[in-house]
Amino acid sequence: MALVVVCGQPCSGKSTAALCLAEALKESNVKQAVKIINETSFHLDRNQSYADMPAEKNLRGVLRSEVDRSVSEDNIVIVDSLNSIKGYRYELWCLARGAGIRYCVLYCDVEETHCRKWNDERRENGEANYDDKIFEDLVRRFERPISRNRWDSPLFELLPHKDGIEKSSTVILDAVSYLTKEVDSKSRDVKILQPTIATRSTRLSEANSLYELDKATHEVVNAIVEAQGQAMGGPLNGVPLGQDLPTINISKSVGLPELRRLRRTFIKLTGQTSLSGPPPPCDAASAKRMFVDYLNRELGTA
Ligand SMILES: Nc1ncnc2c1ncn2[C@@H]1O[C@H](COP(=O)(O)OP(=O)(O)OP(=O)(O)O)[C@@H](O)[C@H]1O
Repeated sequence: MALVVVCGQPCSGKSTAALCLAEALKESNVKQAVKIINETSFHLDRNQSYADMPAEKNLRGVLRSEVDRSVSEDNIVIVDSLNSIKGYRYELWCLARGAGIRYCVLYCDVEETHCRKWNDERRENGEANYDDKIFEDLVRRFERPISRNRWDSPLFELLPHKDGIEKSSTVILDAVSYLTKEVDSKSRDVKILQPTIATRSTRLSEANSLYELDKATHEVVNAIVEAQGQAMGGPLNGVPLGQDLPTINISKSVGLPELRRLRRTFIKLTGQTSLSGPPPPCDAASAKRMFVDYLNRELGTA
């Protein structure tokens, strides 16, 4: 019925906010079950989960799979994690769209100095905290949500340092209202991410879009294979794909089977609504841009 992505800097009050929202939803007598998905659901230690890129990617993959399994008409899923990378939030948005449910982002907007202080206090209180090096790295790489992005919208912003986190706060109550409101097709104030299948022409454009996606991702894979051949197995730094497109940055040599697997996953994530919903707005350039961002994230150093 809904997917809520909680995001924010490390130690910014995300879990507290997720719990507050869950409680407020239950108190609103929502019919659906509320489920929180986070690292602790999988008994994952935060320092191990963010120790290096492979561990972090693994964590994101575990959480994404659990979201994929959990989203349905019958529940409200809250993903309580850093969710700090915009491309990853886009992937979660795609899962919500694939399931045909509503979606929103709950952002804990806290200055990093306060997060650092709260993290230090955890240590002083003998609680598990982020190691300093990991904390600073996560702070540096945080990509703040922007409400004009589809995958960051609607955006509910909490200011935990200024206002605290209360289940009766306006922001939490606004989120509850958005998540539980009956859909009014006229006012369109609640967005359900799956319009009905309408016309033949829509289906035709879906097919075109899938074709573009397939072709564009294929071209990117070919460009990587060619560049890797020239780099003799070394890392790829700044391989250009064309004007206004991001460059390819891959830290190690990757075989064709792995590239094909990533391509399939990407197409599934972006194109999975093709049979039941609208196509992603994919011209060739945006398909390439999204795929390169995805690959740089999965295979790169950043
Ligand atoms: N408004 C606040 N004022 C003071 N301390 C706070 C506030 N909100 C949260 N904290 C403290 O910050 C710490 C982190 O809270 P919480 O676990 O909710 O954050 P988090 O963002 O989920 O952390 P993590 O990144 O580890 O998942 C807790 O120790 C809590 O006491």
